[in-house]
Amino acid sequence: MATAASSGGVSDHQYVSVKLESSRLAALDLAPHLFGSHPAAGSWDPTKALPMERAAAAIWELSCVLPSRHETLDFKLLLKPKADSSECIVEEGPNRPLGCGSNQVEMTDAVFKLTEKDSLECKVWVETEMLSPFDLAASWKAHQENLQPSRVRGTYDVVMNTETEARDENDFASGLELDLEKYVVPTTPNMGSGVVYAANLTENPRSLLDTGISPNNLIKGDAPLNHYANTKKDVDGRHTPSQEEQKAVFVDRGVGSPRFARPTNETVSTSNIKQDSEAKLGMPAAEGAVAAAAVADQMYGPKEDRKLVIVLVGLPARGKTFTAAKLTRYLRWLGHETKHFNVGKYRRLKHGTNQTADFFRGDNKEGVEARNEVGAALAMEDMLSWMEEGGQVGICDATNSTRSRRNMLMKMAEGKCKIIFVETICNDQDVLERNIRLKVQQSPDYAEQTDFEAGVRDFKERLAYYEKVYEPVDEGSYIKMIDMVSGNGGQLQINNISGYLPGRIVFFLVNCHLTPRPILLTRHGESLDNVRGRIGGDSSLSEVGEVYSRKLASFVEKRLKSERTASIWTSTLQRTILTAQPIIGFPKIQWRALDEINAGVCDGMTYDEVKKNKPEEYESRRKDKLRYRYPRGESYLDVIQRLEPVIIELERQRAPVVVIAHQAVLRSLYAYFADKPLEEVPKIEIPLHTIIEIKMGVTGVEEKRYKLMDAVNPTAEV
Ligand SMILES: Nc1ncnc2c1ncn2[C@@H]1O[C@H](COP(=O)(O)OP(=O)(O)O)[C@@H](O)[C@H]1O
Ligand SMILES: O=P(O)(O)OC[C@H]1O[C@@](CO)(OP(=O)(O)O)[C@@H](O)[C@@H]1O
Repeated sequence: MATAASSGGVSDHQYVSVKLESSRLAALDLAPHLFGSHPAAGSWDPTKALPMERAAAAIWELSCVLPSRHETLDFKLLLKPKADSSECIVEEGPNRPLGCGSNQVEMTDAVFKLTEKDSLECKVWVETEMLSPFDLAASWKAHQENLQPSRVRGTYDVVMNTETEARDENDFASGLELDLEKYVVPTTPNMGSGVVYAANLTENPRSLLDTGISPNNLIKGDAPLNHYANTKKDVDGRHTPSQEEQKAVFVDRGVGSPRFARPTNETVSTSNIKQDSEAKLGMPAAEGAVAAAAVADQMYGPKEDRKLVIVLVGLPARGKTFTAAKLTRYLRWLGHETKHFNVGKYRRLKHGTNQTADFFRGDNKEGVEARNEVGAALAMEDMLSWMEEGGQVGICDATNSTRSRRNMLMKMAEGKCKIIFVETICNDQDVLERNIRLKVQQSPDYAEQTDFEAGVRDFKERLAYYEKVYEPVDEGSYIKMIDMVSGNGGQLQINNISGYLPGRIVFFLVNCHLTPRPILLTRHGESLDNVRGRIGGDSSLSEVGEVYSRKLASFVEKRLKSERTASIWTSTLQRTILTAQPIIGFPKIQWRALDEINAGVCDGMTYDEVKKNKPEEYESRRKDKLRYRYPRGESYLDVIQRLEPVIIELERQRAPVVVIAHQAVLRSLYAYFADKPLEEVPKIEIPLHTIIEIKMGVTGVEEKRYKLMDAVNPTAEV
């Protein structure tokens, strides 16, 4: 926690916060108090002891501000039975002295003798901080805004409870069975427990399909992942999104859009753009800060090229398709219309799936011509015509490993769009061996090869042919990803990169790696506002919600027991902090960006009240929940914008992360991992008391869901 700078001046004050933590106390029906030498603390009279306030399920707090030059003050904690406050149990040990004039946090235990045989140990933090009058004023303002005394000061941004506390007998009911598989429930249809090979989800070659070539070939070629693995990992029923379904919503971010009309003789303002674009052009307005760039572009012309082509470069099995798919998902989630064109898919459609290594020989003239035809002429042409129709970012996924091939692509793009080469280089032989085996397992090229090792040999032969003619990129604008597998020791080399979107792409790629780790997403336990049907707010947990928090702690303990480290992320709202509270042994980090969608003037209302008292708002939201922005609040698009740093950090982390957040926030995060079109985000089901495990690994993203208990969720969806 940031400490206030102390001037030591006469006008400084001393802020004191005493916190006591115990998971047993509530069940014992004892209320903690503080008494001490100062008359304000009862002059050692237990009947005048000051009650501590409950700040969270197992935390009590008392805070006050003292003049800096107070005399040394001694105090002790005591417990009073709620039923009969005349009796009390004073903590064992010496008095606690409270000096003045320093910033410090002290942690000691308090021991209360409940009976001869039973004593209760509680953790106690005493925090003192010197405050200037400005701090005090800011503190008071925050207090008034939040009406949460415990959050004025004294809540750490990062906290950690390290010791396992003896679980209350009553907690037994909230424990979990050892076998977590018992809690597994089915996942959503298009993100199951297996992974679809990324190339299969790329654009269907329209130039080939239009020319009458039978799509049967394609269907046959696009066999499911893992045809060598046993069939329990089948992808039957998994849905391959059509082009229409994959269409992302277009959000202008100042990279320019031909559909973004320049108003004539009008004062340019964000709201003008919003109305103009929405009413006349049928497209969403730019969001937040990004709108500023769009406005500037309208007035002065775009600073950078309107359209971007990312051309992948690299030998086979270097992670080109993987990287292209990941980048496509990220850009679409941010609202950029992006398409992934996989040249392998074109080749398979035009020349079949059974080409041997010979087809890829550098001195096989026919093979080279055939590959140039599908790679450059067809895939690139399809991409350029799509861009003319309004596409923003095209990704050309092929080896593009010779300078002549890249020159051809550059010529085709001249005057139409900007090209950036992304070259993937891997020098780690073990990684390469694994990649080769994965490719033979996944690629439709080997779907009919029944002898796995023969497939590996053929693929290695193909690779050797490519190596002979490979020319690393040293022309144009490029990003070289070198050994970016473990997130440790790899590097990115960039040349001639400028502009908003290329900058974002660099930042995204520099944070990506392949270390397998789970990300656990869950909503907070049922809150009091959930029970009342109120949206937003900052209420604490219902009893059912508290039970979930304990079950979740037990789940996390079991699920992550073999992990060396992990972290727990919450929002800054009580319901997530309280849900995380029983989890022990992992650092907890509060993110403001994880706070629930801001419902602005509707915060605290029920959906029925919004319908009755603000019918126009209700109707506008119903019509377009994705773009609708609550007056003085946020839209889903706003939420996605502010979650971008969270996504980047989740990509960057190498240890597991448990994210305890809210419905709208989790819909937005989940949409990124599950590659859901933005239009679907506000409808995604994120039930209470359910954990969505996202497994990030070498084959992509997989999902598993655990339902720990039932929940009534009156505030679900209207
Ligand atoms: N930057 C990278 N460097 C090395 N291997 C990677 C990288 N990114 C992903 N991979 C791994 O490479 C495997 C094969 O990737 P793929 O994209 O099919 O290769 P390519 O398209 O280059 O033939 C992926 O399953 C993934 O595990
Ligand atoms: O976008 P809708 O469907 O209204 O969902 C968001 C709403 O979900 C709620 C519950 O109704 O979130 P939360 O998970 O924080 O309880 C509201 O606070 C929030 O306004």
